[in-house]
Order: sequence, then structure tokens, then C-alpha cells
Amino acid sequence: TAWTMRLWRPGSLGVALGVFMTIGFGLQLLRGPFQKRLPGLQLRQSWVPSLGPTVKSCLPRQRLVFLKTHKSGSSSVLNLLHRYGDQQGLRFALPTHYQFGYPKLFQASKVKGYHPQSSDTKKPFHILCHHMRFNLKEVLQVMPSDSFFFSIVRDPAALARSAFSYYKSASSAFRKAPSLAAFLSNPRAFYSPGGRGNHYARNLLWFDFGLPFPPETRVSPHLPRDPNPLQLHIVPSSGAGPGSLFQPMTTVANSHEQPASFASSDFGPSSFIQWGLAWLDSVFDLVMVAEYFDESLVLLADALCWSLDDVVGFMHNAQAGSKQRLSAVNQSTVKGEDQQLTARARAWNNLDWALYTHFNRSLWARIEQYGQSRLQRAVAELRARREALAKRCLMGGEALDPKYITDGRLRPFQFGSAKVLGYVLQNGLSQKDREECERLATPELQYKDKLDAKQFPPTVSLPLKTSRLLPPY
Ligand SMILES: Nc1ncnc2c1ncn2[C@@H]1O[C@H](COP(=O)(O)OS(=O)(=O)O)[C@@H](OP(=O)(O)O)[C@H]1O
Repeated sequence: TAWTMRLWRPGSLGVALGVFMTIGFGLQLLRGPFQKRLPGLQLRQSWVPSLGPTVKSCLPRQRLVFLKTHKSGSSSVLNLLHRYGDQQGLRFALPTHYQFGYPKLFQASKVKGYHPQSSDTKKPFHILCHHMRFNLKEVLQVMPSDSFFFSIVRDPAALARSAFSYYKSASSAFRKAPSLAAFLSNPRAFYSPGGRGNHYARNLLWFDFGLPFPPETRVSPHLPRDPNPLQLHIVPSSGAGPGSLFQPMTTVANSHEQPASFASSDFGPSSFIQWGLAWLDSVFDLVMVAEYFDESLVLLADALCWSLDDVVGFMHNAQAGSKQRLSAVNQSTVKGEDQQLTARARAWNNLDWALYTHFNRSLWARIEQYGQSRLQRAVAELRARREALAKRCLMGGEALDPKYITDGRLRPFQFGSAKVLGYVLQNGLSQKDREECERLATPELQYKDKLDAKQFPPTVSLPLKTSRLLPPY
């Protein structure tokens, strides 16, 4: 079963290693990041859905590793982690600036206040969640091995649209291309592996998960003659009739078991990809899917033994105009051009497509286990709470153009070719509401600074003269 795949058995390790090494990655494997998660134990805690809302038989998990992948909805997850940790007084493993030496692999030494600790119980941090390129061996220097590991993925086509706009100037490949359509129609004309910032331009999820890349083989960036085998059917969460929300992913050509266009023809043994995915399965407890964000949040709350309120939040880091693009991608009547771009983006980002379909499938398997109608009820409840919060907290009830955001604490960092939306708080809030609403609306960089200041309060040494003037209490 899928659950037995989660066991990291020495036998399967041997087979996987054999395949891996024959295609030239033995050295990378031995170099470090591909350790198993629980040295000695070998068995990752299997996930068992809780019994129901009335039975509280678990303790909230508070040791968390969130791999914050790029352009995948991860800032919205970060906000809820920031809020939870802030309110519970948990310690974050923070970067000195805003990322852990990205795009280099994560190093424990980049964590502020890190001191080598041999025992798990002495590790001083609860939450590690800022941008990094995942590197398990080093993560385990900072976080206990029984931490809850999770991440989020997004359809590579939506991710490519988002990344192209955001990293237009940061990636040399994107910078040269006049449009995403032009880029994807002939990526080789713009892209060179290893070019400046080009990890943003191809298989960004695979890169962020810290997986090695196969040797450069010929990968057709062109659309397969029939784009349908690459067409992922994501059932939109509304308007498609009762029950449709819960249909697991399938493909038009019913080829979901083997997306043959990337695996076997381009890389030789599909075991390379399968090995990477099996390894991720053995490390990550949950991988959320941006297209099913609310369903993922419900599963997250359940897995962490958190309340629904702990995972309710607003969408962060949306670029202006992306909503329209997103709904177009999900409609079955998308224009031919969009459909072609979607298929090309998925073909170009072939490793991410494999990653995405894999974790989309796992998510639906978990939803099945959790119970579809139970999940549907929880998702409806979550959305109702979010709406109520938006009404109470937000001017206009939704994300706004940054030109309206004059409060520097709430204005999101502006980067890329589109505006990054943010929030303005309602006037006249009570102090308690204001504090809660501010936490929900605070962008990731400002929240990180706030947590940093809390964890590392500036040491004030008052000059003697001034202190004499202070009152005696
Ligand atoms: N809840 C939810 N569901 C679906 N999609 C969401 C969600 N929250 C954020 N987003 C979209 O994710 C994009 C931003 O991703 P990140 O926050 O990971 O970006 S970043 O790497 O931290 O800059 C950004 O995509 P684009 O707007 O297409 O650029 C957001 O709109």
C-alpha cells in the first residue's frame, strides 16, 4: 500500500541506490543530504486521522519543519506558523536576514543563535520555516528528528506564471524572454543550466526540495503533438456540482499512473524520479497542495492536533492580476493559447510535474482516509471563519493594491513585474481585534523582524547618568 512506501527499508534503499548510482549520482548521494530521517529507527511515524472533533486524544505538535517552497502559496502558510509560534511563545530557527543562504543548500550555521547540540531534547528551536533549499542532514542539526515535516506544492503551470512575473529580472533566462509564452515555445533559446537565477526558471520545486538533477539530457520543451496526456484535471472547488470537489486527480488519457512523456523517454529509468519521490515520502509527513489549500489546511490541523482557528488565515503574496489567470487555468473552457502554455509549462518543468502529481495523489488518498464529507464540512467551516475575519479586520474585505497600504508594518515587500497585494485594517477596531487583525495581515518579512526582535531583544545598557534619573521603581 501507499503507507508501506513510507518505510525506509534497507532493501529498497539498496535497489534505489543501485539505480541511482548507475546514472551517475552516487557521489551526491553519499555527500550528505540524503540521509534517512530517523537514524537507527528507520520508521517514520505513520499518519492516522483523528477520530473526530469531539475526541481530543492528542497533544498539539509544536516542533515543526516547514519547507517554504517558492511561488506556491507558502507565505500564506508562513503567516499561520508565525502567528501560532508567536502566541504560544515558541522559538523560531531564524535566518540572519530572510533566507538561509538560498539558493545554496541549507546549513545549520546560518540559523541565528545556533550552537551544535548532539541530543534531540536539547535542540532549542520549535519551528524552522523560512526559505531554504532543503538539506535534511543540516536540518537535523537544528531540529529534532521527530519534528513534523511538511511543505507545499503548486501546479507547475501556475507556478511558472507566478515565477515568470516575480523573477523576471532575477533569472537570466526569464529576463531575456519577452513573455512566458515566448520562453516556453523555445526555452533553450533563453535558458542555460546554471545561468544566473535560472533555478527559478525550471523545476523550482524539485530544486527547493534539495533533490539532485539528472544529467542534462535532451528534454523536448515542445508541446507533445497531443497535449492531452499532460493535461491535469484539477476539479475546481466550486461550481462543478456536488461531490465533484472530492474527485481525485485523473488525466484525460487515463495515463495518471505513468506520465510517460517525461519519465521514460527523457531520463531513461523513471526510477530516478521515483527514487526522489520515495525519499521525500520517507521524510515529509504532509505535503500540501496550493490548488487545494483549504483541504490541505484541514488535514494539517488534524495532523498537528491544532484547532481550525489555528490554521485560518488570509492569502499572502498574491500578485495583481493572478486571480484572473488562476481561474482561467482551472476552467475546462480555457482558451487554446492558455491550454498550450499550461501543457508546455508542465512539460518544461517535468520533474516538478512528477512531484506535483505524486503529492496531489497522496493528498487525495489522505482525504479519502479522513472522510470526504467530514472534510467538506471542515472546509466550509474554515471558509466561513475566514470570511468573518476578513469582514471584521479588512478594509474592503480583501487584498488591496499596495498603493493603499501606507502603514509600513503591513505593506508587502514589492518585487517583480507585478504589484504584490496586501491588507489595510478597518478603522475603529478594539485593541484586541486590532492586535489579532494585525497578526493576520502582517507580511512575512515584517513578521520575521518582529519575531527576531522578540527572540533577540536588543541589550540596552543605559549610561550611568541617565539611569540615575530613572524613578526608583
Ligand atoms: N491560499 C492560497 N491558495 C493558492 N495560491 C495561493 C494561496 N496563497 C498564496 N497563493 C499564491 O502563491 C503565490 C505566492 O507564493 P509564495 O508565497 O510561496 O511566494 S514566495 O516564494 O514566498 O515569494 C502567489 O501566486 P501569484 O499571485 O500567481 O504570483 C499567490 O497568489
